[in-house]
Amino acid sequence: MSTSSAAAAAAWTSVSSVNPRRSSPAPRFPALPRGSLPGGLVWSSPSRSRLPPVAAVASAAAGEAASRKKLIIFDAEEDLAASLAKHAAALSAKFAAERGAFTVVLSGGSLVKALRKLAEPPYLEAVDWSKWHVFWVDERVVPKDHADSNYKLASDEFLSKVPIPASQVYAINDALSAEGAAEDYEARLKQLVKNGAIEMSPVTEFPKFDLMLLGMGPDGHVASLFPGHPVVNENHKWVTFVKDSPKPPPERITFTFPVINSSAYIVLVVIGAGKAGAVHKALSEGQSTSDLLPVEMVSLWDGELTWFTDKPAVSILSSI
Ligand SMILES: O=C(O)[C@H](O)[C@@H](O)[C@H](O)[C@H](O)COP(=O)(O)O
Repeated sequence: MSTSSAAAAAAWTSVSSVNPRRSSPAPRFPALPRGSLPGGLVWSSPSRSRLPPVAAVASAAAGEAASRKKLIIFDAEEDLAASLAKHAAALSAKFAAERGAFTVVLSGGSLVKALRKLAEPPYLEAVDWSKWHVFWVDERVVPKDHADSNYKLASDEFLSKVPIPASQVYAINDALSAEGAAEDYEARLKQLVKNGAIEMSPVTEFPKFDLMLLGMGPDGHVASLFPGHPVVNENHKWVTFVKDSPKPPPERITFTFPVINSSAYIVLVVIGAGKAGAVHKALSEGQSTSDLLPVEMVSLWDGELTWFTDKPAVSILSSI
């Protein structure tokens, strides 16, 4: 290790997993300098985290005063799923108490399986599921019972196991074209803003969802916002569509960045070595603003963004 990286490493406090079942050594990131993470992320101890059990935590105030970022690296997917359930349940209780509703936005992909512990004790009984309103940050334009449907995935893996009222699960209208489904979904969101189920951000004047659960593709896409696609720059619509997604199936609807970035809380679940390149780019300093990956455009105005990762996903960071 060079002198400068040794000095930088001293600024990072690695912490052991607080999961009593495990006694694995604390992860070490000896050459990950403090300044290499955007927003000056620094490691913090688990006692400062509201999200135990964790393997390691980094947190920081991001650019805007009220925006916060955290990076959590889990020893195992099992720990990640346990912490995700705890985090979602805590936010559910907070928002149910504060405003009598909890708006949760799902994506597709591996994230959905990571929600499984919410459908188990103690959360199954403890969570007030009647307050949940469930949306999709993106959906494939296929019938709801199609194998590619994000609704079907969430329904099979999670929603069918918890008592959320069916009227509060907002699937897309699968009888419409991609364009029609996006317009229809946006119109339904506007109605739900009017009746108070969804909040509006007073800062951005876009809807402010309580918790958005995102995945990231190996190319750095989030939702159905793919690198280089013009819809990443959409700044007027709430919901838009693509007909040429590089990840099949090609036709999708997706929330736009102004909506994503108005959220109160985002959890970005990024696991596996296949994501390491995009994680490295996203969490490295000195990015030009012209070639940002979509994941790098996730930047909350007034909220908390937490990366839930594992060691393979940060493997390039740890071997710099
Ligand atoms: O409908 C979709 O395709 C998803 O919403 C997409 O944005 C997904 O979240 C990422 O591709 C990550 O998926 P994995 O976690 O399965 O890699």
